[in-house]
Amino acid sequence: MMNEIIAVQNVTKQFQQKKAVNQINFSISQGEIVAILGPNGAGKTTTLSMILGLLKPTEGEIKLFGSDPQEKKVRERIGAMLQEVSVIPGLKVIEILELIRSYYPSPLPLKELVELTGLTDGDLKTMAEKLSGGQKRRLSFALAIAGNPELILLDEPTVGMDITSRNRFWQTIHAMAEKGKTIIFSTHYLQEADEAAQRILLFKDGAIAADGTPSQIKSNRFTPSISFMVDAEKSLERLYEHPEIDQVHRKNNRVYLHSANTDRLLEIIFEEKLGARDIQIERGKLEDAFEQLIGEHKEAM
Ligand SMILES: Nc1ncnc2c1ncn2[C@@H]1O[C@H](COP(=O)(O)OP(=O)(O)OP(=O)(O)O)[C@@H](O)[C@H]1O
Repeated sequence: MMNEIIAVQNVTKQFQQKKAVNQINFSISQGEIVAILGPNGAGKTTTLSMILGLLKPTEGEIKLFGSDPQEKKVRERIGAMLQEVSVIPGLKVIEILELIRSYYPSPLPLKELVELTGLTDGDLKTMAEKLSGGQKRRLSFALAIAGNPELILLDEPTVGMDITSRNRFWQTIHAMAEKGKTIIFSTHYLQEADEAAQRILLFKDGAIAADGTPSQIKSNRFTPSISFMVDAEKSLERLYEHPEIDQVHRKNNRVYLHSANTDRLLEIIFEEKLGARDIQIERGKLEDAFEQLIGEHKEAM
């Protein structure tokens, strides 16, 4: 049995009228890299905040290392990078790093911290408030791992990073997972979840719509689709009258139809005289699975 790091049991978070998270359950083992993927408002940040002990579940229970997330001995074992990067004004980057390292019983050596995060000597001597957005993210990542945590939570970590920083970041994350660290991160980017995570928790309306490896999510949820180009002003109203079509969505000028019966889809496309061009039968892509599960992007796109 793998070592269980996070246990989330029947957790709900209610804000006034709004159920941000509704009866979620999952467990994460040591060394896993897990992506929390979902559209805006799906409950990703709320879930991460509850795992961190910053918010209390309205119902249900969360255990980290078998204990309450708010216990000091638990907090020393976790590191977090949140969306808002706030830095202590009036201090140089190196002073902030040393300060945060001093809070932990066995912090990472400064040299290692600098190497892992790509902070330069120049960055270290800079006043933190003068850093660029991307440099601030790097500092924020350095602060998250300063205490050499066993569990690392990252809320949309790569927003604002350039390609080089992003690649370095994921290399560091993978190296840490190989050393037995457990990583959980949220993202809107399907491709990032597919490439960086071994497991995806797909959130939709505060619930978990799918939980599996990227390839499981692709294969289990995929129903074949046909796509074609069509003039932007062409109405697709009539397609909704065909019960054989599970889903219709339009992205730029390309229309995607989903159905188990692609032969019938082809007949419908010609019967309806849509002026379809460049017809393609699509293979399973994470993006398709995601859109089907999330059930968005109908006509609106
Ligand atoms: N403090 C709060 N008070 C009231 N409603 C809240 C609060 N925090 C979050 N919500 C609501 O709960 C829902 C889930 O929000 P959450 O921030 O967890 O989503 P998210 O998946 O992280 O979205 P995003 O990708 O936009 O960051 C949203 O509808 C949001 O408006």
